[in-house]
Amino acid sequence: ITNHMPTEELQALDAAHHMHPFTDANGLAKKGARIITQGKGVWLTDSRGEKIIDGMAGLWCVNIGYGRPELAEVAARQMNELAYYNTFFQTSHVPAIALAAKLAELAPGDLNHVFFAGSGSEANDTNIRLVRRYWQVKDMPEKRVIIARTNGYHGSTMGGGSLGGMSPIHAHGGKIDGIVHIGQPDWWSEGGDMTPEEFGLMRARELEEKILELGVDKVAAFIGEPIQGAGGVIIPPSTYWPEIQRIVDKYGILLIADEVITGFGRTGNWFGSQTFGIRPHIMTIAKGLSSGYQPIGGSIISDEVFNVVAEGGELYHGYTYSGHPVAAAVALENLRIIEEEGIIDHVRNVAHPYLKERWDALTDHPLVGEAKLVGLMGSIALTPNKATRAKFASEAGTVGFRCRERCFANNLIMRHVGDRMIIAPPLVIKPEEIDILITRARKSLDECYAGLKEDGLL
Ligand SMILES: Cc1ncc(COP(=O)(O)O)c(CNc2cccc(C(=O)O)c2)c1O
Repeated sequence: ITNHMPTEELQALDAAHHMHPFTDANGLAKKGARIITQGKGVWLTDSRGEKIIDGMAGLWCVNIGYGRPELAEVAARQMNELAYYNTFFQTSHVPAIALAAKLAELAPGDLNHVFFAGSGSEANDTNIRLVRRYWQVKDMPEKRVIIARTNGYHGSTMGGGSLGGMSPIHAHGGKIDGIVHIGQPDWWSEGGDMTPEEFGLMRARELEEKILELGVDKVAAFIGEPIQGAGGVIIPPSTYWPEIQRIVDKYGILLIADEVITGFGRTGNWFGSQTFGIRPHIMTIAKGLSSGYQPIGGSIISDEVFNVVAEGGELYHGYTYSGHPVAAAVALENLRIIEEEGIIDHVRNVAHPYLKERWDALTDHPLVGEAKLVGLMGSIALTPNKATRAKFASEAGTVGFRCRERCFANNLIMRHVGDRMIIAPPLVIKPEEIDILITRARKSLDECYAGLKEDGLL
């Protein structure tokens, strides 16, 4: 089985043996998966030779772009030298040490300790156990509830999936105890007649209400994405995070910033916490940490949380691949490239301004009610009525799905979440590539609009 096999044969074998994540298997089997064979920069090639511009950087993760040989070389060298060893038995190795030290240097404030995992979900599972252990060592074992947001996304493990606030995920397999959700700062869909600023304050104050309802002696932590990603790139009103921070400080609960998407340059700084002035005790990282070239995640932990947990002796937690040497070595090389090639400056000074002008201009399209962009993660809200921010008559997500299908047909990858379209391209995207992305996005919106008209949905 190789890239050169006929696509139909690859699709048949895929359908026969490969169970896909978040996929309707029978639907895909009828259609056949699109087989991606190569990547270079912001471009993907599929098995039929089509050139696709990847507006989603894989899954929000390929920050330095595809096809950088330096990472393959580092992986091969490390694999030949020490392909694997663990850090359980009082042992360590240079890749884990060097990556942890680099992350401590890059992370803001006193976030100086790193617990590694193989994914963002696993890192959030670590965080659940960490914050509960922290209060246990401080002799407050009852302080174990974690407050999160509706429509937040924190992964697919039982812990990560429970921290997430997506009820369809909870419906498939359940939710663990001790996790509660408050409203999300999604002004477009839920702000009604309030100004964004008023709405942001209201949503943030739900945290104080929930703490008082539960009792501050029961609440261990609050977790939030600086910008909700999988929830639809929900950029909170300016009043939201300062109020969250005030409440966290007032009641002395721990703050976890989930930076799996917003980390490593995505918002125009190393971390989203810096963009929004958030002071977390723990940051969840993955995705852009390695630009997806190797599976790796982790938790960057403050001195204070680390020292308290360390007082308690051994923490009974860890994964076989925690700090995997090849993944760590590749992640370190990824960070070197981000730093030495000034990729975050490129986001802030070139790509974001160039894209923002063209992204905002999409609001002149009849379907587009709102366009938002922070760094290189953005969304447009599709609506039949911009003034009232109305939802479509068709089931939520139908219009988004149809628009996404047009994008794919036009060899542009964009994500839809409900009736919102999302972009998060590789951070190295150039102005001329942004022009191509916008041209294909506009064409897809026009085709989607025409289709809705033809089908009497608009
Ligand atoms: C904020 C956040 N936290 C944790 C995770 C879990 O990471 P892992 O997947 O590595 O376990 C994520 C992952 N986010 C994610 C993963 C897969 C698909 C999509 C999508 O938007 O389609 C988003 C995420 O976005």
